[in-house]
Amino acid sequence: MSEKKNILVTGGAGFIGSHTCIELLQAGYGVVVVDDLSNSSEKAVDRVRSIVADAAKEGKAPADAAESIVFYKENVLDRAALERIFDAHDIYGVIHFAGYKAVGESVEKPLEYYHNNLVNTLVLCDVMRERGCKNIVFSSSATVYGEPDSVPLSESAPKKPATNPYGWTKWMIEQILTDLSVADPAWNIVLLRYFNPIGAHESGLIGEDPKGIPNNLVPYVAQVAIGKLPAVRVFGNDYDTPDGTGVRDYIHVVDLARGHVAALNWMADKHGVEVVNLGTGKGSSVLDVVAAFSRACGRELPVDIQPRRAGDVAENYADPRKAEEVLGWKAEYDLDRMCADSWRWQSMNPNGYAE
Ligand SMILES: NC(=O)c1ccc[n+]([C@@H]2O[C@H](COP(=O)([O-])OP(=O)(O)OC[C@H]3O[C@@H](n4cnc5c(N)ncnc54)[C@H](O)[C@@H]3O)[C@@H](O)[C@H]2O)c1
Ligand SMILES: O=c1ccn([C@@H]2O[C@H](COP(=O)(O)OP(=O)(O)O[C@H]3O[C@H](CO)[C@H](O)[C@H](O)[C@H]3O)[C@@H](O)[C@H]2O)c(=O)[nH]1
Repeated sequence: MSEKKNILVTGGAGFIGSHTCIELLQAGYGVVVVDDLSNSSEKAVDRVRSIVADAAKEGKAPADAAESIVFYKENVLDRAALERIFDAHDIYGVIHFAGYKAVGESVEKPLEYYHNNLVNTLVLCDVMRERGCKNIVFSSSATVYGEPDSVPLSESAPKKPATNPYGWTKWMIEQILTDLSVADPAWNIVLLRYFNPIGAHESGLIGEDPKGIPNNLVPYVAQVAIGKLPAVRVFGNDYDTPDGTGVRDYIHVVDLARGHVAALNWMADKHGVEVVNLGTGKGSSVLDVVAAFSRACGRELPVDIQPRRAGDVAENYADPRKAEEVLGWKAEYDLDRMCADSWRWQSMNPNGYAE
């Protein structure tokens, strides 16, 4: 893998990370995954290898793609481990997914969230600086926009105070990386603000594997569809939206993954810091999602209308034009395709990566 550009993917065994590894390998990058498996399984990396091996047989990936990914079970907080990895590989750039991501849990465990998400970013950037690697793509979130004054949300919309420690970590890391680029313009930084990633790889081999009862809508709906949960809890049907339920910009995880490849490609001849939304620009309600998933799994899924969930906004969707203008990237898949792929993953792996 020496002549390839190698990308260090922190959190590469996770939901978005594993899908991004596939797109990187198919695009001809070498991939070095660092993940402590605190919220994932090494099986995801094994399956990435087999997916790209199949893609290579079909001429859709370089012949050596499956051999171009290495995995380290390490914590990004462990500076010595990162240094060993930088010693072993010539790293062109980093995609930094590693972090804790559960909004509710972050309220219960603020110290753990601030420590893991902030300190791991500081350690990572310091090692990158030491080794002269100054290309980084960071997983931020539309959560930094808070309660929107208007939709669609463009990158120029103001950042609002976060409502939970998880959101603050995204807010603060964006600021830290922006400060870094001011101090040293040699850094190339893309802050990707994801809207709501769902779906799974079309092979059905990798997908989202939440521990316990899912917090997010689509994993919850998927477990209703597979019969593990009785009905979809709909958090509020009295919002000021077309059907009264919350509206979000759901984006296929494969589209999202391709956005990361586009961000890395951008770095080849540009410098500085860019903030870019990754969304489709289309809002869908909770009931739209339930209807699309019902079509995907072939039965009407029951719903249970409940009170609003604290902290939720009525409506949130992206203005995705900057991604197209700056990165040349645009989402392709619609909600039906997202739900069909989520359902394939869920039905082929009822217990996720567990046996
Ligand atoms: N999924 C979403 O809805 C969403 C939305 C916006 C932003 N994000 C961000 O995108 C990134 C990836 O999200 P995801 O949905 O794939 O989550 P995920 O939990 O599936 O992936 C994160 C991965 O990081 C690993 N990890 C955590 N802390 C680590 C550490 N200190 N060292 C090494 N590995 C560590 C976990 O084991 C996991 O595999 C996260 O930063 C998340 O906050 C996700
Ligand atoms: O069981 C559920 C779960 C969710 N919802 C509703 O479904 C919509 C989507 O909720 P999710 O929990 O799936 O996603 P959020 O939009 O709340 O949050 C996600 O997107 C945010 C950015 O907008 C942050 O990045 C956050 O980390 C990430 O989980 C909301 O209207 C919510 O009220 C339900 O009705 N029932």
